[in-house]
Amino acid sequence: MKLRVGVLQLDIALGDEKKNRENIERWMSQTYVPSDVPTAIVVPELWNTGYALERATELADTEGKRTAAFLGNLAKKYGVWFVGGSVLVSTEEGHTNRAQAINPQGELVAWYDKVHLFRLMDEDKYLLSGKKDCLFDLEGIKAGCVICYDIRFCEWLRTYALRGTEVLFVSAEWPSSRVDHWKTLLRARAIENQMYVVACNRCGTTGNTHFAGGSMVIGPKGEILFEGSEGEEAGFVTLNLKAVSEIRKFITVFNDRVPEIYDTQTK
Ligand SMILES: O=C(O)CCC(=O)C(=O)O
Repeated sequence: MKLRVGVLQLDIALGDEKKNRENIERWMSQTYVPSDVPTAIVVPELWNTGYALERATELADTEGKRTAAFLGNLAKKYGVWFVGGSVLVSTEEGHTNRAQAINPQGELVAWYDKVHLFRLMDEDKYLLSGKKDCLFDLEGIKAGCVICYDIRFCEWLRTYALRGTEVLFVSAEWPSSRVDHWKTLLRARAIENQMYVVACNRCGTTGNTHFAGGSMVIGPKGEILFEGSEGEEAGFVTLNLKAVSEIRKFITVFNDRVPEIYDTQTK
């Protein structure tokens, strides 16, 4: 089974959804989509508004419907999946940072509210954290998605791997000042969980914060298949899912875990 993945590493205009949509449309108009391999496109975290969290009431998308319709139309037009790429959403309980998975028929297949809120960006003041993971079937491939700061929590991503995830999608707004953490953590998550990691970061500057770009596609043995530069760009890689089952058979970490001991050490 093969999957072509594309990371759209884009800049984000703060609070300007129209401009950010036009940018995605422009990049998609230049995207080649093969007919023999399914394609999944990832866009950055909070791509519609950036971190304009103090304007959440004005800017948030009600239940993510506006975004699902926008990405759904693009998915149908180009025959691709959109995975991740979170937006600011309003729900009955409050605001969340939500990623969506949309299939080439334009249907919303799954969604994920960021579980680990990032205090340095005041997410805990404005947002509610998600309460569940996001695993879904992508053309027969076990896929999952998380958002940015979530990658620091190896125990969270381990639960994805234990449930069979083969390709993990990550959307982020990760600053340049910690880009070495970004690259190291993504690679570690791929190696320890023996899965593909497809990670899209934003680039550009908002206020005093510069964002690193450096989007990554990493194989299940930790091999770097794509590494973005600092500016806007689209990177494409074709993944061969056989690599996941092969490494899982060769180094049998999932059979060799001893969880009953781990539990006793934390009590
Ligand atoms: O963990 C980090 O250093 C960056 C996280 C982040 O920027 C975010 O979750 O938005």
